[in-house]
Amino acid sequence: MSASAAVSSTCAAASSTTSRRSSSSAASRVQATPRRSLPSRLVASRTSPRSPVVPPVYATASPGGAGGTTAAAARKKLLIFDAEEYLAESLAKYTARLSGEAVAERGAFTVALSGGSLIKALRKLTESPYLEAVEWSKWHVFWVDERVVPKDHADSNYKLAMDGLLSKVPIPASQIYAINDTLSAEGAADEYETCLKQLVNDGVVAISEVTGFPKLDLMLLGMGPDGHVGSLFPGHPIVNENQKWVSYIKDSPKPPPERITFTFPLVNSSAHIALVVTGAGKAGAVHKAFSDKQSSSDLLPVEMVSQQEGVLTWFTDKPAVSMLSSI
Ligand SMILES: O=C1O[C@H](COP(=O)(O)O)[C@@H](O)[C@H](O)[C@H]1O
Repeated sequence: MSASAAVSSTCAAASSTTSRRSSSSAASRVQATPRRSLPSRLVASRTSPRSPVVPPVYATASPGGAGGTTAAAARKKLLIFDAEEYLAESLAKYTARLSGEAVAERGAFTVALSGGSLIKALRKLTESPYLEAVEWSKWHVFWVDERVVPKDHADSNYKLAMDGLLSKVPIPASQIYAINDTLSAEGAADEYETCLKQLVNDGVVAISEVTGFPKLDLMLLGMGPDGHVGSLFPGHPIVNENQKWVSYIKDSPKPPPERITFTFPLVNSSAHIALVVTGAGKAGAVHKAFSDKQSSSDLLPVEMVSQQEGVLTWFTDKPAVSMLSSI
């Protein structure tokens, strides 16, 4: 299946489809600081699922520093892999497991993709055994954020995902919800939120009883070197949006400037969030995310990823955690 062969829905098309069914890099703002010790409750290992020496890395972590002995902390995990290859294998297994659980429970799997390095990290899903075993026909795919450019533009997160993942797996095109690239940023964000509302009405997307926002089964996040997630950038007022499900910016510090993005209330209502962070360029932001907080006023966006229910799992490699000294 080629990318061009797959015709995906815009949000507008998604609404009619569901009716039918009726049934770089911004300059880092994180200063390089000396390696620091992790809180003692963080249990870490340096190995990988394929390590001949020791079992997989499973660390119980509390991003955000102090106060991590609560139930909330128990729902946050840090996985550290010796190599990105092992991370990719584990991420595929994790995603396939969550897909299977959601399909068994609700008959559908709702998943949101970010752009950037995440897509390459998902590559193992296009290979055996996942290619055959995953119930792709039950997937409903959204974008955490998207650049307001044509879908065939080099900056398009849709194009990135289509080329690297979606064109290689048999997800019905009508269940791939691209933004409407003919609209302004504001119009595209509004339409995407309308699309989500339609899918909530149709019973495809669940609603969190805790927050009242949509509860996707899996939110797949990357993180920029400046600690941004989706298109939620440090210091931008959009990080404080607490009403809208989907919003937009026209002044992104990382090009291209116009983007739409899920807001924090929506991100944080997900049943599962995977934060996929690799490379030494992210070490400063990871260091800050795992440091003790003096106040909540200077939080990086990545530090604002926090569910009231649900599980947050960090998938990292050794360079990304290289400033955490106790691992
Ligand atoms: O601009 C973006 O950047 C982030 C991070 O990208 P990465 O290549 O550093 O992993 C990405 O998660 C987001 O979706 C994208 O629009």
